Amino acid sequence: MSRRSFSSKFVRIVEVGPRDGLQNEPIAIHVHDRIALIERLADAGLGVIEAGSFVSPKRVPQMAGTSDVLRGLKRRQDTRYPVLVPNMKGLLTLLDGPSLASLDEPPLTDEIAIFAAASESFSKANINCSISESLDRLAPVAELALNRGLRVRGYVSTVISCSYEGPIAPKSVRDVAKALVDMGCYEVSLGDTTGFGTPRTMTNMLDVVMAQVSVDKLANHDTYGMGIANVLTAIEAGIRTVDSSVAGLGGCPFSPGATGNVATEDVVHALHGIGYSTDVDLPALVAVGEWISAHLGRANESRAGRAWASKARSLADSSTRATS
Ligand SMILES: CC(C)(COP(=O)([O-])OP(=O)([O-])OC[C@H]1O[C@@H](n2cnc3c(N)ncnc32)[C@H](O)[C@@H]1OP(=O)([O-])[O-])[C@@H](O)C(=O)NCCC(=O)NCCSC(=O)C[C@@](C)(O)CC(=O)[O-]
Repeated sequence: MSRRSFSSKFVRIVEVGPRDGLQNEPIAIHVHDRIALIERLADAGLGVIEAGSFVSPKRVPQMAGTSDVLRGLKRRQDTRYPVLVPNMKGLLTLLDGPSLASLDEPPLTDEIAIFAAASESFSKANINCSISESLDRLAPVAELALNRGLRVRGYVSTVISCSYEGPIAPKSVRDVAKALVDMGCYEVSLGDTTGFGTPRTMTNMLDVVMAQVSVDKLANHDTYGMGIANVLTAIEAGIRTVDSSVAGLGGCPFSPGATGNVATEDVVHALHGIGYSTDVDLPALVAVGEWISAHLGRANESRAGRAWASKARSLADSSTRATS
């Protein structure tokens, strides 16, 4: 039986911190540190880690050097490292990567994520084209990627609301999600980019989308605020893949006010607490969240991460006192 069936108690986490997280940091972090973050996350049990993106470095300088990140990674056999690709130029850059060393080398990664939006204004702000232009642009990208043996994942942004347009009609989300599945995406991640979603608006949207797109092809990608409540709503609706970001890093630079992501530590803590498994070692993940937050000089936005770290420090202090 598939691990993702409705009754499954396994939830697959897609860790987006090294991409969605770092793309929103005020300064770009070094390729070595991006690699260290990805490798630490893999060691903590995350089986799918978005490693970067092949977008315009003028628009998102933080993601420049993604080829170097992919080349430098010590890969684990049990981990996948998808990258975001916006257009044919991005895909060709990815596919050309290995030819620098040898034509016989496999592509730098075996999975890409293509992305579109349910809001016209956000589409224009994010990728400089309308929704229908973006779908026309993505179809040959998906086709070539599939022909080259890559897995293709899709994203729909602004599934609940848009910073520019306000509420988004669920049928717009449904149409874009269906178009991405028809292009060959094995899964489409529904992104509440602004974080305005609540369990009620999430349920309304899912009802409409799930009437056309089967639940085993959907994932939940939530920005902030009501993140955990919305994740649990999606799990109740049968979704078994959740996108989240270590320490709550990130958001989208082209969605004003989208200041963070639901934290992976919070998602794992909540899911384990209600009887789901994720393969993630929570204390190890908490340590990664503390490390990257300190490294970036920012607060750790994960409530569970802060609480677990603080408890571990108190226990260590009391055992030091007891032995001294
Ligand atoms: C989509 C484009 C590329 C279109 O950008 P454009 O300006 O429409 O493209 P263009 O074809 O007119 O080219 C303009 C320049 O960009 C270059 N260019 C063109 N394509 C590429 C490429 N792939 N890689 C590198 N360079 C590229 C191209 O070569 C040219 O360079 P110039 O001649 O001016 O020197 C641009 O608007 C862009 O990069 N936007 C940034 C999109 C982005 O990364 N957004 C954040 C990620 S999405 C997100 O976070 C949401 C998500 C997925 O997490 C889900 C959710 O939470 O909602």
